[in-house]
Amino acid sequence: MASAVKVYLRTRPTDNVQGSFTLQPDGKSVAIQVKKTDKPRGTGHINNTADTIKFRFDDILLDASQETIFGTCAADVCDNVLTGYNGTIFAYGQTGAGKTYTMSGDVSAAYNQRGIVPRAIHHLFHESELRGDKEIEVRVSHLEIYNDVMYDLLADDVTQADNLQIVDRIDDPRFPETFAAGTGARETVIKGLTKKYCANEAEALAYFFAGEANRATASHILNKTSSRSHCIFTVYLESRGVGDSSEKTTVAKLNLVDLAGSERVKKTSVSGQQLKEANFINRSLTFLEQTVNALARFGQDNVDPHVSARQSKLTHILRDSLGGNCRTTLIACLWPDVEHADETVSTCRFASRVMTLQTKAVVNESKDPRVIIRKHERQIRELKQELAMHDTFAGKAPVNYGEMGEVERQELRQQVGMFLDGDMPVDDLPCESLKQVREIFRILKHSYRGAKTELEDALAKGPADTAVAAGADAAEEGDAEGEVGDMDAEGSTFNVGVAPPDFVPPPETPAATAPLPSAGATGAAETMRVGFKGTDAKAKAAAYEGYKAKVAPEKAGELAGMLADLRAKKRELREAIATCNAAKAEIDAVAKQLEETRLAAARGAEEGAEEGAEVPTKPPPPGDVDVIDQETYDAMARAKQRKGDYRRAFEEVKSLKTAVTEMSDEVQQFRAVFVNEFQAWYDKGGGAEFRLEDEEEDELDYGEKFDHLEMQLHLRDDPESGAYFQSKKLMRSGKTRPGVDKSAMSTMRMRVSGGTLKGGSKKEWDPRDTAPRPR
Ligand SMILES: Nc1ncnc2c1ncn2[C@@H]1O[C@H](COP(=O)(O)OP(=O)(O)OP(=O)(O)O)[C@@H](O)[C@H]1O
Repeated sequence: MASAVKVYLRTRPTDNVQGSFTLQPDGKSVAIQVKKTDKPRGTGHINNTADTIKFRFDDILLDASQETIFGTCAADVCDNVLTGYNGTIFAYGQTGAGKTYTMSGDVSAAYNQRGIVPRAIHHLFHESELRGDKEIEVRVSHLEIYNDVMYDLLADDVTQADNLQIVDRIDDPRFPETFAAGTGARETVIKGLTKKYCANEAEALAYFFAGEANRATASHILNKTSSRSHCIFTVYLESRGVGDSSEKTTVAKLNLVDLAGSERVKKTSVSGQQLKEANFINRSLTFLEQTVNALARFGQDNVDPHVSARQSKLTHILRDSLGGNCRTTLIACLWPDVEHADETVSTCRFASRVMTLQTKAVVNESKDPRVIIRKHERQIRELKQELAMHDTFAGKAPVNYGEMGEVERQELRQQVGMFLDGDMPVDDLPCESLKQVREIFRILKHSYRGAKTELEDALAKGPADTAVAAGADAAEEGDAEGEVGDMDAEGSTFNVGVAPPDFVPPPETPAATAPLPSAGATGAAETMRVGFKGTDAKAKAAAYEGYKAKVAPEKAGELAGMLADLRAKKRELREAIATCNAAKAEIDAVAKQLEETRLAAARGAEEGAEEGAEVPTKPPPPGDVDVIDQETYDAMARAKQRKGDYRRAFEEVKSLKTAVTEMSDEVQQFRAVFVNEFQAWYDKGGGAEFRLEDEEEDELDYGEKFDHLEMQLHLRDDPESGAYFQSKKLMRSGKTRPGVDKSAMSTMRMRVSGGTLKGGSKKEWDPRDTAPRPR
């Protein structure tokens, strides 16, 4: 069904309105006073025409908050995207009018200053979580059009310019991600554009910020951080009903467009590279205006022979949003200063023309081999869940059939560490899945390798050196006991020792077979406890400790109590087994003694027969010995008593074994739930508040400390802000996924070395710098 493009007007705060801009009583119209000398050129008017121009829009938002803007202009579009309609929200207006503020917000200011993009990301994730009947996968892309050249802001090499291609297609099943298959609708896609999968809100935000940091900006008279490019951040949603067995999948995308601002170069006084950029910006906006005019005049099948949407990258890409399969909203940003009245009128003219456009949005459903593959991947996930459920119903402890998480690995390392230290019996090591057993072997293997290397080094040094080295280490650390390479009391064997404190088994790759470095040993349990590597691993380990201590201390205490009870029960079991075995050994000994007595008696009888007595054919059984001596009698009585002991001990062992199994299952289940809860909390941005308590505090740079404090404050004000700040932290930590690593960041910074980075570190634009932008 055809629907009109919605148009909203937003003004930025200004002191210098002086009656040049008046909101009309209906709240949706505005009157703009234009000084006769300020009339825009080319309008055909002369000085004696009316000097008040009126425009009407869907709504006019004067100095509105970011929240109001999102609620009025964007929330509906996002909801439509969730039901399968494509959506576009774009900001248009003169330079400095607040387009970037509207779309991205002020990332360096307070949380409530965030713009439409972060809010839309939150809305989409939050709503899809609430709509439990749908499974939704999210991908994002970030495109920049700079001087009419496209750049992929999420590519590994963002400076690469010629690898993107705009393709128009109709019902082509080779591109299922965003296409309304079978509807005959036309769609424009960008081949080669990176689309990143996002597991959660924080990842999507991090990709957005990563792209923003790469965007070209520069400083001029009207705006300190003026965008020099058009940017399109797109969120792709693929959803299907939970339990729906068909390959029918709904796909939709949300384009969030921040256009570069039109600028009168006389006002901005730019020169050199900036002047070139301004010319490109103005030209592309003129093409946009022409395309809008042509579409307004001729409808979707624009037949104007002089105007083609393909004449610029921007119009080509926005073609669907302006007259195709999309629900579109324009936010016209105004700077209603009397000084900018002519730009205000131009913007309003453009906006009212856009208001006449009609789009035809349809719900996009796709049936495609690639979707089927994704469906099978989902089925595998579901089967793993089924298996886990089956285990639960069968009374087995939950088993992780998927990839082992870092938290689980850490727990395992702790347990192996305790086992190596002799604090945990081998039976307590978990072995519910093959994955777990392999991981344990891997840990042991690398621990052994580390020890072996130490030993070889020590032997290579020779006995004297070894003794000296051991003595020096002992003096340094105050305790050389248990060190790798130490001789035991007899001097004939070596203590295996423990792995170095920073030991982490590397992944199972050929490189992983390299020996581990050595260091002073302090105990395997401790070694395993600190066995995380990488910034996030440390943060996660710290977060886990913090979570146990401060967020869920009761549950953590309960888990610790359950583990202590389990250990005590296992001790009881070991003692009962020992009692049982001792009784059995005694019974066996008595039986042996009786047998020997019987055989001796038989031998005596045989010798008597040789002297004339009757010879029995077989030796008599023990009970048939007519006369037994006192010693044999005592032994038989003891055996009888020990048999009773043995039976009782055996029963005790049986019932203790059952109790241990049950308790062990309970512990595993409790722990799995606990770790899952921690994971969910951590994914939502929890954990940052414990960052400073991490022993790696010294490694935090100033920015990270600032992030931490900022996070604490914002979490207090708004508990939903976790993902937003988590994503900023991801960006700052330079994690490769999502976003970019630190080395890539420096490439990006170099890339915009001629300007200022928005959202990143600033480098003032030097107007004398006329060198081409290093792409
Ligand atoms: N509604 C608003 N409330 C508060 N500050 C605003 C508002 N709109 C804009 N600003 C501020 O005005 C300045 C210019 O805004 P912004 O960079 O968003 O303009 P722009 O339209 O994107 O400009 P350009 O086209 O040059 O990139 C920024 O410092 C921004 O924070």
